[in-house]
Amino acid sequence: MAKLFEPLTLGDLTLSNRIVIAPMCQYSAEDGRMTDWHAIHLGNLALSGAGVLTIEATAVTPEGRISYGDVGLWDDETEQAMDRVLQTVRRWSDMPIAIQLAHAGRKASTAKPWDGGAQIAPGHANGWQTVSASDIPFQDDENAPEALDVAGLARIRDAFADAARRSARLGLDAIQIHAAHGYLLHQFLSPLSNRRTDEYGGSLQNRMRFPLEVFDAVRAAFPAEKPVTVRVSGTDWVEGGWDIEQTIAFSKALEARGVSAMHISSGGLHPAQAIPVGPNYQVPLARRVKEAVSVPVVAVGLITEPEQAEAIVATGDADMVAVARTVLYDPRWPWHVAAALGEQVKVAPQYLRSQPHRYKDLFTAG
Ligand SMILES: Cc1cc2nc3c(=O)[nH]c(=O)nc-3n(C[C@H](O)[C@H](O)[C@H](O)COP(=O)(O)O)c2cc1C
Repeated sequence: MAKLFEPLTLGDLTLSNRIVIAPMCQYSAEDGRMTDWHAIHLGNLALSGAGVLTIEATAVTPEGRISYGDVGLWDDETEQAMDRVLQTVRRWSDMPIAIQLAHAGRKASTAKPWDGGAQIAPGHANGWQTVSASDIPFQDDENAPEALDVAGLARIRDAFADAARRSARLGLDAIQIHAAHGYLLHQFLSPLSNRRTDEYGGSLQNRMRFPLEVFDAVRAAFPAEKPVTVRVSGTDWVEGGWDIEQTIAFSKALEARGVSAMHISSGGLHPAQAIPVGPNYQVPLARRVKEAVSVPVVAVGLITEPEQAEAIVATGDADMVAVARTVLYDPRWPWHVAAALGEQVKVAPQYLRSQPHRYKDLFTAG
């Protein structure tokens, strides 16, 4: 049996295979509320045969959105909008659904990517004042974020916990905390963006403090049997920045606090990053974390081929693989992987007749 298709259990959640659909912002919400686009998009991916589907970066406060089109989960309206989408998707698919809870910090208040993605300064339409660990902008010419004071930290920590409670009420199967890609929690972790002189800056211990507090708050607010995972950048790819050794220390601290799995991505914190992009470019980072912790580890980044995905889990580089562009381009990618590896995927009965003759036992009915 292919290792990729061995079930994996996290808390009370069992994934039927180790293919994870990574979170992907759609920039198609209205005032934080999911729209019909999300029902189409998530519904499509929920028919893919993957082990779990992760909802895009979901802001815990309005100013924590990357753009004004981001999904949020900060009040009853945003919760109800997500509930409507989830009801539609769940009526036709029982794929487990996780949510990524996020705050963009200094990388908030931008145009949508297809409108150029530039920062929108406060005072302009769809723009607002950003916040961060320190008052250092991402790009030199951008409006600087306000450094959060202790009351601001408490407000955001509580917002993460509140969103976790709403996620539980929505019946979501898992939470992933977004501490990667240069967003707020990563801004606390990296010495390039965190120049604080209080107990939240300076030493590694201090830089990890706020992200760990957020983890504890989310963990306490979400049912104990349901997984809470963390996505982290394994390195900034910048000299003097966050690196794999610090990532390992952070992963160990999270493991001691009960994290269910670590998801290892990279970059996003600094414009000077030099990323050696290519197949498996982040897999060695995942392997380093896997060697250091005993919780499951997810690898991600340009994983596009069935044998490549199988090799990552079979050789012990990681326990799961996550895909984003791969599955946007080919939403039946897990079917094709199963076919290539001689395995099976669960399929909606409406699609059973699509099975090609050469793959006699590809499908199990959903
Ligand atoms: C359209 C799009 C939206 C994304 N949105 C998010 C997001 O909301 N949260 C996140 O952590 N990563 C996000 N990412 C990054 C992906 O989750 C993934 O880590 C990255 O694309 C590398 O995997 P891939 O090579 O399979 O695309 C996004 C990527 C794409 C292409």
